[in-house]
Order: sequence, then structure tokens, then C-alpha cells
Amino acid sequence: MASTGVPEDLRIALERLAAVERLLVALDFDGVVAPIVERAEQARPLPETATAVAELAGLAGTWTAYVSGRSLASLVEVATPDARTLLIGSHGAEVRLGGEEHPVVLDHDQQEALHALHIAFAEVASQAPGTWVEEKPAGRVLHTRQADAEVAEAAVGAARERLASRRDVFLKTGKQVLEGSVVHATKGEGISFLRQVTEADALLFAGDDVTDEDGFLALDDGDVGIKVGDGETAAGFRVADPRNIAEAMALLVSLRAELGAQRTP
Ligand SMILES: O=P(O)(O)OC[C@H]1O[C@H](O[C@H]2O[C@H](CO)[C@@H](O)[C@H](O)[C@H]2O)[C@H](O)[C@@H](O)[C@@H]1O
Repeated sequence: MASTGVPEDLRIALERLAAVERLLVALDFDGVVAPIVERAEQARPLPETATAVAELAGLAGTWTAYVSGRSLASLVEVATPDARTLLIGSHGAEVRLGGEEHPVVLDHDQQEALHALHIAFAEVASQAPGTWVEEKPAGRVLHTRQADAEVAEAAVGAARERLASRRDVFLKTGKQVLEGSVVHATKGEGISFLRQVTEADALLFAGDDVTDEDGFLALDDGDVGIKVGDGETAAGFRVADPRNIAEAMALLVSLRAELGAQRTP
């Protein structure tokens, strides 16, 4: 089967993956399912990817998941996933399985740390035109995509400096964002959790950002990791942009549907 945007080595890996008994397909959201845009609330899935994910979720022995740095609420709003798609939010700190949400619960010290984080980011953003703060249950995100490069760099530096003495705020760098969280969680933990609950024989994970590297490091032999875009990666495969993920997902749907049809008596 020819598919122009799917490299040959990935196509072969997808053929192998399509044949496993229990398969988990886990996708990062921003930069993988949805192209990167100026404002977080404007991001939307590529329709072809959303369709392929829904089709995969309807196949026997197949689970789908979005594994995102977004809060669950924000992920649900922009991705509008159906109930079958498993959700990991806040880089692993929040979970939704079926209709059941497992929100993050903060103790008193974490609430105090979140307040300090909010003040630090909000004060920096108020002085740095083009930056803004996104709120999450266990963290805050300083967005700099719409700021001039020098303003963005200075804002991130100032925010880091203000939080340097806090051992209870964990900082992560993402695509033109600085994220702070009062809960230590990684996408690797999220992916290992999903592997456990689905009892998957193999899984696919695709990601584009530095924080997705924890996810790639949680993959085993027989799994497929796909890095979207440039940058160092532990993933075994690479594609250029989210449209290639749409193509890869469509290919996986047809391969798995075909094999499923052959298995059905
Ligand atoms: O793990 P992800 O699903 O990829 O989420 C990572 C962060 O994505 C969002 O920010 C990124 O996408 C925005 C919309 O395209 C873009 O404007 C921003 O510059 C990107 O960093 C989201 O807002 C964050 O909360 C997520 O952690």
C-alpha cells in the first residue's frame, strides 16, 4: 500500500504493529494531532486524524489515547474526544478512563506552591507584552509565542529566577512556553499506566515536544515511537508534521481493519 508521507521504515513497523492482539495508539495532542497555533484555545485536531482515531477506537483489541500536557478540561474542549479515547492530562497528573475522571488533588503545601507559581508567572506576564498565563489544576504555563524574541527570553529568565529557590515547583520547557507544576508527573508515567490498564501487547506513541521524550523512553521493544518535526529524540521513527501523522493513522486503520476482517470467522 503506498502512502506518500509515511516513510518506508515506519510503514513496515505499522504493518507489524497492526497484527498484535491488543494495541494501544497513544498520541500527544498539540503539534501531533493538532497543528501548533498562536493561542492554545484555538488548536483543533486535523479532521483526518480525528476520524482515524475514532475508527481505531472502534476496532477489536484496539485502544486509543491522547497523552497531553494540557489540563483534562482544556484537552476535552479542544480535542472533543469520544468516550472511548483514554485521556492523560497535565503531563500525567490527570487521567480520564471511559467516563471516569481521576482529577489531581493538591494538599495544603501544593496549593500554597501553586499560588506562589501563579503570582510569579502573572507578574512576569504583566510586564512582558505578548505573553500570557494558562491555568491548570496543578500548574501554570507562561506562553511566549506572541511576544518578540527578546521579550520572550527575558520573561522566561525572569520567571525562572523568581522560582529558583522553590523546590516544590517543577519547571519544564516546551514549545515557546515555560511550564510550572506543583505535582511531579511525566508522560512516561502516563504511558506506562495506560499500558497496564489496557494490557496492550504493543503500543504506538507519537510526540513533538521535549516533554514527549519521557514518553519515548517508556517504550519497549516492539513498540513504535514517532517524533514529529526536528530535534533530538529517543523515538525510533520521525515524520515532518501533523499531516504525516494523519496519513500514518489512516494507514494503521486500513492495515488493522484488514487483518481484523481476516481473523473474523
Ligand atoms: O502535550 P501536548 O498535548 O502537546 O501539550 C503541550 C502544551 O500544548 C499547548 O501549548 C502548545 O500549543 C499551543 C497551541 O498550538 C501553542 O500556542 C504553544 O506555543 C505550545 O507550547 C498548551 O497550551 C500547553 O498547556 C501544553 O502543555
